[in-house]
Amino acid sequence: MKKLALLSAYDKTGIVEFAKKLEARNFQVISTGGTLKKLLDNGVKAIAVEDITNFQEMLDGRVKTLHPRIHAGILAKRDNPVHMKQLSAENIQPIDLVCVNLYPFKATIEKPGVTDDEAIENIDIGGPSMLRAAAKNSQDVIVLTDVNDYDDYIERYDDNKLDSKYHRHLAAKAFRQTAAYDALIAKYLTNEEFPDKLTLTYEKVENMRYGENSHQQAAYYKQAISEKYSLANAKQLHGKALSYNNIRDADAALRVIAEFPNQPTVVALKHMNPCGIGTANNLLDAWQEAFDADPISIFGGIIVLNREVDLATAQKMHSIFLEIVIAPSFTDEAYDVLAKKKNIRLITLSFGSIDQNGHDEVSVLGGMLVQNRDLLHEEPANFKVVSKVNPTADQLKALAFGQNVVKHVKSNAIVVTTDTKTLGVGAGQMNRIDSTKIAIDKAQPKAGYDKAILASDAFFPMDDCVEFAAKHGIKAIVEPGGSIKDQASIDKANELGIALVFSGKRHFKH
Ligand SMILES: NC(=O)c1ncn([C@@H]2O[C@H](COP(=O)(O)O)[C@@H](O)[C@H]2O)c1NC=O
Repeated sequence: MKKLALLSAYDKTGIVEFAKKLEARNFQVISTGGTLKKLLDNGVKAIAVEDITNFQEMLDGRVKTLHPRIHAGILAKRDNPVHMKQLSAENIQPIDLVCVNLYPFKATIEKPGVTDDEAIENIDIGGPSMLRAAAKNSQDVIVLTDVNDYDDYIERYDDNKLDSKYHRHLAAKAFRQTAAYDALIAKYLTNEEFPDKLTLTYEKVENMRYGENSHQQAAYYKQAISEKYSLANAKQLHGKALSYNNIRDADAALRVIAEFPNQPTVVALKHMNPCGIGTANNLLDAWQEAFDADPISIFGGIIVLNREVDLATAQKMHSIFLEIVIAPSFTDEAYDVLAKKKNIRLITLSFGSIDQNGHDEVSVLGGMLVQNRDLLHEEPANFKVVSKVNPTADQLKALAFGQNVVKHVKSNAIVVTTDTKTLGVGAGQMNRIDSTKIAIDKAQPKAGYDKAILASDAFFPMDDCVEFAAKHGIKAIVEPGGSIKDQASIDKANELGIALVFSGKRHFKH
């Protein structure tokens, strides 16, 4: 007797060829409405699901394969005599292969202007039920849900390589498929921020050569429905594939530059911290500022620019070694100059704002922390002057610039900036005074230090940072405030005659 294969495919790519190959291997194909029509039109001698169920498809296709004669055929354990006796008592034939791909729920909800009705109708019920049934009974049944697996199955069939490992692999793939499908539906229905069961859906972009270090394995995944402003939507024009560390750094740089959409801006970043940020009226000047901020650290850095890269800027960048350059576009001449280096990665990306509804996840041993993003953009209007000396208008602008930079620097974070560029970045020290010393030490020799301000991502636990900064020529400081020793810092600012401003908001980045 012929074996039964049930084919029910929304995406009908390759389905006719596959069905013909099954027929040639002594399968009788059973199929649902649209799939059946396609198969019959193309010469496959398929039979309708209704011929098995003796029950007409109903409710606009909501019920087609949801029938005991189908599910018993899939679920019966072939080595269980009771199951097999029950099947034959009902005259039900076992179904040995289930090939299903689902209604396009994701593509439907991504369509602009999609209605709720359309979305709901694109929730597949019968398909996942068959996939799950076949996957549960994978020791006896082959379950295929990916168009790309058809040929592999046929090859294995011919080579007699349909071992239990392969059956299990397909079963796991089917369960992952239905789990991911359901997760998207649940998110669509409520988009709860912190649901009791966190079911995130990510799709593999690629396996990576290695992870953070060469002895670590890694892969890159993107959100099933990825945020618009994201590296996942970037286009690589030149250079070898991004590494694990490249992706993290590039992502960090994209977050920084999103603070400065209104002016040509260049962010240079190394090891997750900005080493130079410049904003100016044109990209070339912005590049020069970012470069001058730290001409040593920028070597091998990640550069993000928020305007089209022109020839002059490209020539400057070309003169040093850079890992990655990301911009909205490159002029042809700029591209030609930069692409002379084989290894530099050139990437284009449409700039935009960071998704306000997005979340950041970080794994901990045995768990994960989820939070919404620190998208608080600092403005002078948020600040409260707590010293006797008032900051000048330029200093206020610089204090806001500094706060918007320091929030992207690893804590304890201190930056010294003007109102357009960073001069010194003190990142990731275990105490605040060390970060202060590093930032000032880097900034002091630079042009513009006479106008520099200092910004801190969190409050000063004592007055030592204010004292150190003031004694090294800093005239205005911004910090969130909130320490029980705030008054000591205020007194020190007053004693040394500088401006101290509280922003009221901490910007830790661990
Ligand atoms: N309702 C059912 O019993 C049912 N059985 C299979 N489907 C889906 O119907 C689609 C194929 O339909 P058609 O062959 O009519 O084009 C597949 O995506 C399959 O997953 C169903 N549709 C939705 O639930």
